[in-house]
Amino acid sequence: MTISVSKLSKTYGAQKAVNSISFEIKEGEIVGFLGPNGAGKSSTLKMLIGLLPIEEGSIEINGYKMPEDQLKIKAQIGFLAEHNPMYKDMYIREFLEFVGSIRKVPNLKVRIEEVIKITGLSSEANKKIAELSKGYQQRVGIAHAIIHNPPILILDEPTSGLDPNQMLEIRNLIKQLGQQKIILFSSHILSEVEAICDRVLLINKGNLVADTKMSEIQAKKGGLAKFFEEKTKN
Ligand SMILES: Nc1ncnc2c1ncn2[C@@H]1O[C@H](COP(=O)(O)OP(=O)(O)OP(=O)(O)O)[C@@H](O)[C@H]1O
Repeated sequence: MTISVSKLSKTYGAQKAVNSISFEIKEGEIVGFLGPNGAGKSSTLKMLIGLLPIEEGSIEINGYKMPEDQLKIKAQIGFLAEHNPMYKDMYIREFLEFVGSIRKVPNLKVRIEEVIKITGLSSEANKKIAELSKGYQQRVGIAHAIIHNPPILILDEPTSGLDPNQMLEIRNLIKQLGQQKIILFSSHILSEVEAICDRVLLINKGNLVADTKMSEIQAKKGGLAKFFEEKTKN
């Protein structure tokens, strides 16, 4: 399983939001996608999941190409949006049944119980989504993202707005899922990226300014915070 992005670009009007970025991610990696506000992270992630058309460059996932093989690519990816849209009046199982049937997941009832267990939702499983804390709602978002058991998980700001305990729990869940899946996630929380990631992709003003192993960053004085500051000061 490999994600290959080559010379990917996106322009809005006169603004180059993503400027010819290239990277590869291989099986077993948890990769943090970082950058200041407006750097081009969401635009890149949206192109990866087929929500935004590619303007220039290419995206290949396990040999499948965007946009020709979009349906096959979509089957390989689970996505958690930053403002996770959910039907909050639904019960958890009802919601997972709804999204799983859209994905045509085989043995859906069994899979629903599996994802409830994996995401640590068992104790809350009989509640409506609206009745859950933000952290548990985020778990439902992750359960939704993995219902079809995709080998790749893309998470946009998965812990934003969570309290420190919930953040830690979601962080542990991401780490656990990363044992079997490629995970690419964007975050503004550097301590979290430092705790979870094997590697960092850093984007600034649409340009990829670093693609560096976390162990290398941590060996430098000032760690990720200093690294981020230096790479994004222009
Ligand atoms: N639909 C759009 N029309 C015009 N400009 C856009 C559009 N979407 C994004 N942009 C601009 O493109 C640039 C990159 O935006 P993008 O949302 O990809 O950045 P980001 O790194 O995800 O930012 P944030 O961390 O704030 O979410 C920004 O300057 C943004 O204003």
